[in-house]
Amino acid sequence: MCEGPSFEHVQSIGELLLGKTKHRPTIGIICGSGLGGLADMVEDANVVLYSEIPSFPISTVPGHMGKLVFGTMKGKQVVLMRGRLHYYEGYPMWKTTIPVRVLKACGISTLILTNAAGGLNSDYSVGDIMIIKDHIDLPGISGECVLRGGNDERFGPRFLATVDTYDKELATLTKSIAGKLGLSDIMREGTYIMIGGPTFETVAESRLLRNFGADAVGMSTVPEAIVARHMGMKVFGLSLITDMCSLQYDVASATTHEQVLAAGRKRAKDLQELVSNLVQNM
Ligand SMILES: Nc1nc2ncn(CCNC(CO)CO)c2c(=O)[nH]1
Repeated sequence: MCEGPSFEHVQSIGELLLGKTKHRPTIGIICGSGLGGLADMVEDANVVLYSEIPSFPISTVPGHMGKLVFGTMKGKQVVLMRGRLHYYEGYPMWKTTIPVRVLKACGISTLILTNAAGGLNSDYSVGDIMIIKDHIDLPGISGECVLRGGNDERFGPRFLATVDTYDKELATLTKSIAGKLGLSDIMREGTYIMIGGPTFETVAESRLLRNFGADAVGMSTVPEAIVARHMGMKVFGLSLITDMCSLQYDVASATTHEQVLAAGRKRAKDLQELVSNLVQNM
């Protein structure tokens, strides 16, 4: 059998984690770069470090702590991932999504994905929040699909339909909540494209990605969304636009990770309000 996730191993990690907390989460939330403050909204928290979990990959990126936070958020049982795994860290694509499979084994049925992303759509501004309506899995369509390799039908089907990956009802609910929070002016809805990273895009690459129809670009999220759908979960995603990609040579500016984290800190409170109210109303 080709390398890939072991159903028995994932189930055993899930059982181990549930033995470390009294909580039984139904909603999982993955915190993007600099967006870990969401975990501060978890009440009655039980924290499990990735280093405490056998064979769990370790996040190596600044702004991505490696811990799971079980608890309640606005009365709902949740588990947050502070620190996601990225393909650019050198993990096989399937391994970057082991945490998603483990959260399913812990009982979640809905996965909320947050990320920091670069704006490709010139109507966007830094600080906007984009509801992910669809994605373009650039690594996936060029041969590095997260479901490549052996498939265990106990996880999900060999050939997955991804036409309906992102939940429309949660998108509608989020727009309504954003209106009540006075955030409508910064809300967008568009297509997220994943690049492998870790380099930020060239001008020519940004132009190519925009011409593909993408509104925002990042280096994560898509494999997690696919794996969550593979296991029959509901999926919803939000991108915080942390910088605008350079589409013209004369105004090109070099994006930095520090800039990404700083933009995350500036919008963190609004994103926390939005996500926690979404959880409350789900
Ligand atoms: N132009 C641009 N802006 C971005 N802001 C966040 N990301 C997602 C990648 N985040 C990395 C580096 O910050 C950390 O995972 C990107 C990106 O890929 N491109």
